[in-house]
Amino acid sequence: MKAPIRVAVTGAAGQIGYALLFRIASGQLFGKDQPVILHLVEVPPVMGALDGVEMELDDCAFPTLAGVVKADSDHLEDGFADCNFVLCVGSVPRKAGMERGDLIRINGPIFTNTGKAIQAAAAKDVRIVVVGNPCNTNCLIAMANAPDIPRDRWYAMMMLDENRAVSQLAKKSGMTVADVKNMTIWGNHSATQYPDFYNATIGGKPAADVIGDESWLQDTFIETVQKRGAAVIQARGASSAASAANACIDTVKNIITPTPAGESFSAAICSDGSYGIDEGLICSFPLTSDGSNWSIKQGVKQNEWAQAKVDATVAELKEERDTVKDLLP
Ligand SMILES: NC(=O)C1=CN([C@@H]2O[C@H](COP(=O)(O)OP(=O)(O)OC[C@H]3O[C@@H](n4cnc5c(N)ncnc54)[C@H](O)[C@@H]3O)[C@@H](O)[C@H]2O)C=CC1
Ligand SMILES: O=C([O-])CC(=O)C(=O)O
Repeated sequence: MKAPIRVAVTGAAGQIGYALLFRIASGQLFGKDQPVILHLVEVPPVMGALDGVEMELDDCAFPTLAGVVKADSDHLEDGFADCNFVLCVGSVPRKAGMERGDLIRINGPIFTNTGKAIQAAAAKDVRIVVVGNPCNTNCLIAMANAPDIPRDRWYAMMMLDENRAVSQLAKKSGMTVADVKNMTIWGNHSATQYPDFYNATIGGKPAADVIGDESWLQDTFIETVQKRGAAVIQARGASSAASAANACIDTVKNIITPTPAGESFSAAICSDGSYGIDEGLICSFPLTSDGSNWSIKQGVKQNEWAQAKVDATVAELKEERDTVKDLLP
């Protein structure tokens, strides 16, 4: 029997939490032979609802669920104790008419204590995925407040953007989602993100050749992906939850699974200065994993039009960093 993996989920009784926990507990993330102990973290007024979530987890009788720990956000160290993964979902979602960056002064402060508590209590091999928005800058805040944790353990989620882009390309080309590869999102999880269709392939051929409509790619495709979160909020009256939970599962799977040769996945990690992007920014790149550590895929070329898109999203990340400089020790 394998030793259990401990996974903390903050905001565990929220929309995304509810869509995420049951998939992790059922073995869909780490496998059917890997026991998991879930650490559920919520704000004090929501602990009653969290009891209900725990009851439902019990009622699923998942063989892979080896335990549940609950903690409130006044006792974060209990919540993160010995955790191998911390999935930071807990935060306020935006409403219609807002940009994700508008949440920065509401949600940013949550991540100072989160970083400190992860450093104090989590397992030595901890890896952290930040989902709560604006996720890149929240990740930066948590990382800066946990200086003893190696910087390559921090991720902000970009996989929902990548999945959205893959799906749009598959639909437009009449091919399957499995045919679309290397659909990198560069930069910020915001309306400035750059979905890099020029370097994506469909059925092994350049996506732009297969689609054969560059103006659709440059305008409609990019805007659809950049504004998809807002479109879901408009339609559903609440932000993406099941697809966000799915993207969180995909992110962790991409981190712990060696990336197939020639492929890559998108996540925002602490820039090492690759592609001239400021060292220390939490920026999305094309990544590969060896099953435990990531590398930034090198040698990806951008034309002048695409480079301007990358520059714009990186500029926004720098502005966000400046906005929260009081939260960065
Ligand atoms: N990176 C991405 O691709 C995506 C990010 N998001 C973001 O994820 C976040 C969560 O979204 P939802 O689950 O829909 O929101 P929700 O409001 O349904 O759930 C959030 C939960 O977090 C809890 N919470 C708030 N502050 C907390 C704290 N300090 N510690 C622990 N828990 C806390 C709340 O009590 C609530 O139960 C939002 O910021 C949203 O914008 C959503 C979709 C995609
Ligand atoms: O758009 C939002 O506010 C929620 C989110 O991050 C997404 O759906 O990508």
